[in-house]
Amino acid sequence: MTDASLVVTDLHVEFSGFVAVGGVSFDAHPGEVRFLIGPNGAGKTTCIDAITGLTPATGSARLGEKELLGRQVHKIVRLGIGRTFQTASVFDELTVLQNLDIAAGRHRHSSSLLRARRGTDASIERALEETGLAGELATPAGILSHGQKQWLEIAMLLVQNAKVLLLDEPVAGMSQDERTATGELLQRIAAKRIVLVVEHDMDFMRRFATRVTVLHQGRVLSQGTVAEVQADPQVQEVYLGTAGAATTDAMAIVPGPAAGTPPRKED
Ligand SMILES: Nc1ncnc2c1ncn2[C@@H]1O[C@H](COP(=O)(O)OP(=O)(O)OP(=O)(O)O)[C@@H](O)[C@H]1O
Repeated sequence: MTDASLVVTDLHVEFSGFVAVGGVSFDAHPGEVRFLIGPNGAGKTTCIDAITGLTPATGSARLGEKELLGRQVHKIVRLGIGRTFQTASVFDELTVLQNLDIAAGRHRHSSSLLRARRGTDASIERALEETGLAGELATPAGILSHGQKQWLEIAMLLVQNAKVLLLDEPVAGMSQDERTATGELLQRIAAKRIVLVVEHDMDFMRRFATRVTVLHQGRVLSQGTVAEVQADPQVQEVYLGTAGAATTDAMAIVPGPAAGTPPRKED
């Protein structure tokens, strides 16, 4: 739960002289589902890595009054910044409840699962309800569907009371129904938190984004509503390789690594 905004200003990341992120600025507010999109290698994940302290960066990334850059990873987590990775990082051999217990900093022996419901924290109850996993309490995470695993990761962030959820390709590999359920979940979560989604799935972006920032070669190419960025000739050029030939359906095509390269079809 937060009233504060995430404000990223002039973010800069270099790897041995290679500028992966070269002066990126954007903001994200509670109440919106914010998207960061762009071709492969555009710098999206690096931005999230910088905000979460995994990669050194210059510039500024503030949550409200608090500067995040320069802090250690665990201190950034403690300020309420949570993230997911492209591959779900849940404990497959543990149940949904045990995974959530770990997120909440508790240890529950498997024998106590019989009285699991009685011993469940209010925060875990809420996260289970919110993510639709309430019926899967005793299910080993390893046999959840791909979508359910992603929802479990999101539930773990909710249990930790994350104020900011940075989600790296949350719907990759999901069925259409799971994508829709995930989009609706993100809209619910975003009512009181900051949700920033890195995505390649343009259909998903179009359906659920409130505002979008398009990155290209480490810089902001365009920002605005879905309609605004889709109408931007620069975005069309990057996504199709030919400015002017694009239609508003241009972004149904997953971008290639650079303008001029053949577009890659959506998975
Ligand atoms: N640790 C690293 N060392 C060197 N170069 C890196 C490192 N991490 C990322 N890069 C480079 O920085 C650029 C941006 O990478 P990044 O992963 O942020 O892009 P992305 O937009 O998330 O791409 P994708 O959609 O393919 O995940 C790429 O050229 C990548 O090769």
